[in-house]
Amino acid sequence: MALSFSAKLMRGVSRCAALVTPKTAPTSCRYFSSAENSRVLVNLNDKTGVATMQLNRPPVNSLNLEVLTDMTIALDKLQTEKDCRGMILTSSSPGIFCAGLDIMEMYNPQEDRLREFWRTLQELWKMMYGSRLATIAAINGHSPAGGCLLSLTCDYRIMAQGKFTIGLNETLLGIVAPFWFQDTMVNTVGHRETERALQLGLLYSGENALKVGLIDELVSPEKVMETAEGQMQMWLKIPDFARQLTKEQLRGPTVQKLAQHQEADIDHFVNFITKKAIQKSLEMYLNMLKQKKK
Ligand SMILES: CC/C=C\C/C=C\C/C=C\C=C\CC(=O)SCCNC(=O)CCNC(=O)[C@H](O)C(C)(C)COP(=O)(O)OP(=O)(O)OC[C@H]1O[C@@H](n2cnc3c(N)ncnc32)[C@H](O)[C@@H]1OP(=O)(O)O
Repeated sequence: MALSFSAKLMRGVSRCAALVTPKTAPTSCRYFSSAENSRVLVNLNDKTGVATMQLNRPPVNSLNLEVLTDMTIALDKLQTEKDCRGMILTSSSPGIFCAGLDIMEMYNPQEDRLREFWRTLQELWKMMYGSRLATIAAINGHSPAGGCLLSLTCDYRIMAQGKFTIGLNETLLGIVAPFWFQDTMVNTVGHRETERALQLGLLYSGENALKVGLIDELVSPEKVMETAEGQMQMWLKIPDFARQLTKEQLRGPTVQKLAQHQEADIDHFVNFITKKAIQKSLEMYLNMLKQKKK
């Protein structure tokens, strides 16, 4: 019998539930996952109640089924820690926050895995967007497509200055950002800017992202984490209950919309991605990425 998503989550939690506290760690800092080969590195500072989640899948932190699953498990675990109040999402590879979804999950896919991949992304998005935690994205590098989406699920975005770009560029790959990607963008930058950005597949410079409100702050790369930590202190001055209910009122309807159409969205995604023309577009885009190096 197929396991429900939550059953799979519980299975995953029990597999990686042990908290590892390396001898060298400060006593206030608990490591949920610190092994260098973990795809997601998570630690919780018991003193501040702030967790840090680092994407750790070099070279570009592209999101495959395993990374999405690990993130979902880690977030679920943090949210059940009653003393955890905030989370900073960042990357262990300065220069790349996240290259978005792993295109290899969508290119010549096996249908079962493709379905599970999309469902896991949906679940992660719902958890992140509706999280009881105050969440801040410390965007320390490029953040296209799914990378931009992840940052948009946070309550506040700080990006590193430099040549990095951010945006929902799906149309450049010949694919279409689904309604819940669009909703997240509309809720952040408004309808008109979303129309322009998504149709053109705009990748914004940090300066332009700041102008349209896609990010909240643009700071030098070495200041990204300390700015995130400083900003988090402000968010945590607000009583959790009031902040969480306010967030729920503002974001709940958007989360509910996906929850109500989740199965149809999976069918739609699978039908769309497996079309010959879409596979051709993905192939051309992958070739373009490889050619770029030569
Ligand atoms: C009607 C609608 C109905 C339903 C909805 C239907 C469809 C919606 C479906 C999907 C939505 C998808 C959202 C996405 O996230 S798609 C992914 C988009 N991502 C990108 O466009 C980013 C591509 N990557 C880059 O631009 C660059 O890699 C970079 C700027 C992030 C980093 O540049 P670098 O120069 O530092 O690194 P590279 O040399 O380019 O890359 C190294 C290595 O990694 C490979 N790679 C890069 N990105 C990805 C990726 N997203 N997935 C898989 N692989 C990736 C790249 O090819 C290189 O590989 P090799 O070393 O050459 O093997």
